[in-house]
Amino acid sequence: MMSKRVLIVNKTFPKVGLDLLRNKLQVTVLPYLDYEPDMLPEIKKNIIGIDALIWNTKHCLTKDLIDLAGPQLKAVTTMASGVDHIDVQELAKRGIPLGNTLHSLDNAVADITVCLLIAAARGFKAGIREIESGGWKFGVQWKLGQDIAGSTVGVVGLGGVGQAVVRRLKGFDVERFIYSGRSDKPEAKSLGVERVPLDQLLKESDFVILACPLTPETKHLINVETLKLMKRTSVVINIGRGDLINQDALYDALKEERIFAAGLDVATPEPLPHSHPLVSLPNCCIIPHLGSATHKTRDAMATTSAQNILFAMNGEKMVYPVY
Ligand SMILES: O=C(O)[C@H](O)CO
Repeated sequence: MMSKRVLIVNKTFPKVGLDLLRNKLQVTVLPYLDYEPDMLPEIKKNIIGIDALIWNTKHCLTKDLIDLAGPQLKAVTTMASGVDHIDVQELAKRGIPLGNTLHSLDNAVADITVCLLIAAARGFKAGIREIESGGWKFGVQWKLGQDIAGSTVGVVGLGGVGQAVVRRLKGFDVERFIYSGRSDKPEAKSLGVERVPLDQLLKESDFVILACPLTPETKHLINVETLKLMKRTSVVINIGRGDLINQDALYDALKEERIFAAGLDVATPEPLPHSHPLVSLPNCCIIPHLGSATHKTRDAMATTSAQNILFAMNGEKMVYPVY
């Protein structure tokens, strides 16, 4: 296998993953980051003739790039759970195994979800702004937020992250957990989560947590119409992908206080320009895609993606195959 070549698209790929790969494959690390203008031209130059790809970039792995790589391409993995930036059908059609790092990041992303939920529900952003502008007041009716105890929490997408969020929130005396998604989740019963249609979830939830993948079906799942179903007091949290939400519609709903608040770890585009209207809103708490950003989790993700490649190159099943 030592003659085979893997291309890692991202200069910050963790050492633990590199060490695993360097034992077995010739490794090229593209010395660029997504926002550097040379990234895409360098991908195009370096992808030619490659046997395996670690696609750790927001650029899309398109049919054209797969063609450019050539027919010897035998394995592709992301260092993420989302594969919305990959032409999955094209890889599947060609029988090229595709992997992701699915459950390596469940706990870290669930932690961030709970942080955002509390931050949005309790008005951290508005409060911090008041401190920074010298406007800190006090009064029994000042900056009142929403309680988690006694609430209904609706999770859209009860995968690994959604389940880890429910496990955490159980300690907060939530009254009822509901979820919606493509299929029944066997884990739901033991977690005490009831499956309901999306419309019902949006109507009944105090907290709506988006933890599903971005697909053509889930794009703009939160939009002008679905926002109308939500309670005035509800809080929406997005830890999936920015495009799960129509951001113009969200802006209007938050500005007009038709819902209480939003907590976003993801946005469209990323990085979100600081001049974006959502950034101006005191009830929209945005953090810069920190979900899986911990030392241990990023190392685990690098290990999983390296293993995905090594297993596939050996003709074995990837750790987390996408199909
Ligand atoms: O898709 C994922 O895994 C995350 O968004 C990466 O942080």
